[in-house]
Amino acid sequence: MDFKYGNPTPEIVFDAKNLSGKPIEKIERKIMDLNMIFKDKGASETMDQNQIVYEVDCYFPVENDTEGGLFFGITRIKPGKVGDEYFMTKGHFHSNRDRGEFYWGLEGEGQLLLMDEKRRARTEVIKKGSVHYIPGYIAHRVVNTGDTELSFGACWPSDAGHDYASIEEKGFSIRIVQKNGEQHIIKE
Ligand SMILES: O=P(O)(O)OC[C@H]1O[C@H](O)[C@H](O)[C@@H](O)[C@@H]1O
Ligand SMILES: [Fe+2]
Repeated sequence: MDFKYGNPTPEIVFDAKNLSGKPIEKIERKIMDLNMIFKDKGASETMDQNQIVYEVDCYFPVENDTEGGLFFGITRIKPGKVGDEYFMTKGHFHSNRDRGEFYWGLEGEGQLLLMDEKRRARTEVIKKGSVHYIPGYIAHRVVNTGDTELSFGACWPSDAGHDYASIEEKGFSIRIVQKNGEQHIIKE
């Protein structure tokens, strides 16, 4: 039996914000990477293109696309807005559509947007202690509606893959914006 992946976890530590240790890969998403997802393109173009919107610490214990494997991550979304729309993740369907995922809230507060392939959407409040099962065939995006950093954990199958293209083309059918200091859901 191959125990290659049997015991690496003691090298890894996580808290409410970070995943650290030798095998952790860090991903940064800046305004320049996200211009296409926000409604107000004019507003995003005038912002500092190097401003970080969110960071992901990932633990990939097996190769991408391994059947039966799992990946683990912590995402931190900064507080902020592009125009009146809150900072959010790119959002994606899984390339292998039937693959599910868990998200759980660690710190801060926001909304998890969920949308099926018929573009029917709903939201769940994500905050410290919340647990979210995202079934297969459901696109998912997290929006930081608070004025502090929002962090959440995630665990997903290593053969799920990310389909960003569908979201870049058509977006989600709902957006979360701030109006008169309050969050509002708007339909596209
Ligand atoms: O991939 P995004 O839509 O930008 O979301 C950011 C990240 O959030 C979670 O950690 C997911 O499980 C990751 O797979 C994803 O990469
Ligand atoms: Fe996912």
